[in-house]
Amino acid sequence: MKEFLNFINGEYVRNASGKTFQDINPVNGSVIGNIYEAGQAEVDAAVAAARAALKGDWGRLSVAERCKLLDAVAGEINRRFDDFLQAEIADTGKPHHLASHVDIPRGAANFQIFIDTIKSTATESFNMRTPDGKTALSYGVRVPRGVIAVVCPWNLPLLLMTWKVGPALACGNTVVVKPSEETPATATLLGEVMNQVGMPKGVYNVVHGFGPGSAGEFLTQHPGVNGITFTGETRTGTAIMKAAADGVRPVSLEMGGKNAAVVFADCDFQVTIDTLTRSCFENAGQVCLGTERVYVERPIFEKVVAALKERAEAMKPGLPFDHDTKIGPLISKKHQAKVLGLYKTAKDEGATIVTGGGVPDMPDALKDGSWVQPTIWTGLPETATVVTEEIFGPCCHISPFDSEEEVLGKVNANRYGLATAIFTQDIARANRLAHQIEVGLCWINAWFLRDLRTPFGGSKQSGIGREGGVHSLEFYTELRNVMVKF
Ligand SMILES: NC(=O)c1ccc[n+]([C@@H]2O[C@H](COP(=O)([O-])OP(=O)(O)OC[C@H]3O[C@@H](n4cnc5c(N)ncnc54)[C@H](O)[C@@H]3O)[C@@H](O)[C@H]2O)c1
Ligand SMILES: N/C(=C\C=C\C=O)C(=O)O
Repeated sequence: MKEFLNFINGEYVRNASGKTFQDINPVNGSVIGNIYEAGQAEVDAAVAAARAALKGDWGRLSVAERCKLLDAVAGEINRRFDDFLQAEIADTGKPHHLASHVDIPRGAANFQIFIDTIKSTATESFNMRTPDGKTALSYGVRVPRGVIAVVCPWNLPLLLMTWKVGPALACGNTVVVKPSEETPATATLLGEVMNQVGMPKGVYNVVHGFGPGSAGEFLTQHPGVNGITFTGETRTGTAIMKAAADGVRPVSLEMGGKNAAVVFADCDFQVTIDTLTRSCFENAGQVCLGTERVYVERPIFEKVVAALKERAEAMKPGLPFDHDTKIGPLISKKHQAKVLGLYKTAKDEGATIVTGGGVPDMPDALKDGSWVQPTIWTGLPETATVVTEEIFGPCCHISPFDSEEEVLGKVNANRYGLATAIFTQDIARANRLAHQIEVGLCWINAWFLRDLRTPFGGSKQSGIGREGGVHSLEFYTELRNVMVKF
């Protein structure tokens, strides 16, 4: 039976309490291994190790020396690509094609982009004449924020953890990572990489556990933490923001979404259907940027519904390494129950079920997995539960619209503001809409196409802050102003 230990000060440690919890394979409900839950003592030790590293060898490295180590981390992730692939797929059940083309390659890329960024980002300086006729030169200095708590979700475990650890370390901070309780494997494995490349002890630490009354809460409430970067549900982000208030620690929050797609009659139909199939069903709908509301200009409404129905019904569920598997399970029985509950709510609220709405018929060996059918609804009002609340499953509601004003009002009438995808060949109209839609990210004729230099983050209840390229420096460094008179 596998064991997932905490990683503190360069060593794998269990815990003082002996408490463990199970890591479950969502494909068939089997037990992968036991995870050692970090208590207050382990979290204290991890924060202390991170603090000591800041004041030790790591804190004395130049930017170039730091980047050389981080480049070695990226290289070692790529060298151990299959180990990370196996670990991620065991924890999540996601199809091999997805993990090998999205999750794991971003593990290395998320270090590379911030090596490039930190090496090439200047700070400003100003020159002024002083009242007594002398000169004063002011210049900015970026210094590390300190010990950063990194609290991660389960949907893209390595990608989303390194999206935070990469810039944090590139900027000279140290980190204590709290992976999701559902997906401990890749964050734990990264500890081996850190030791392999000679990363100073205490720079990278991992504590396992849950939220309230467990490692997540102990970490975000810890007075030795200088900043908290969180990715997860909005209600969790709210709790973390309250915890951060004590000690006035800054937060970077990447949270929930109820993302819309807007499809105009003049769109490239094939591109639109190909892209919507990904945005609605990829990763079994467990992508924060995923589409759960599709608005279609009336002339092609029926055509889009029929085409997406066909695609949904062609998404074959199965084992991650089976070549013809197109969709995996949800992350857990708990999440499966939540999504199936919302499937039932949609039905109770009068939805037309175009396809899905339940559990697929799986072979006996997979019956204990957390499977749900890709599902499409029509016919619900904008006030319906599945049209307003995040589901985080492979499902969407499709409805027609007749004007730009109408669809803009519907898209913006949601408490979330993360991402939108617009499909039209009228690029002027697309840009006009993109400037009015209250989200952090808007794709035109594309989805989840990422340039890591660009600002990433949510508006309204989808997040606080922007990360990516130079934007990450705003959170992971403090900008100090120095003025010298001469
Ligand atoms: N905006 C984005 O970039 C983005 C990316 C991925 C996922 N998400 C969102 O994440 C959610 C799914 O992920 P999830 O179910 O893991 O989210 P979650 O909020 O349940 O958990 C996220 C992490 O927070 C920890 N946590 C929970 N309560 C805590 C507390 N009180 N204090 C400290 N830590 C706590 C959990 O243990 C986990 O590690 C969805 O809402 C999705 O939209 C957003
Ligand atoms: N943060 C990113 C993706 C988030 C996906 C949400 O599930 C990224 O691509 O950097």
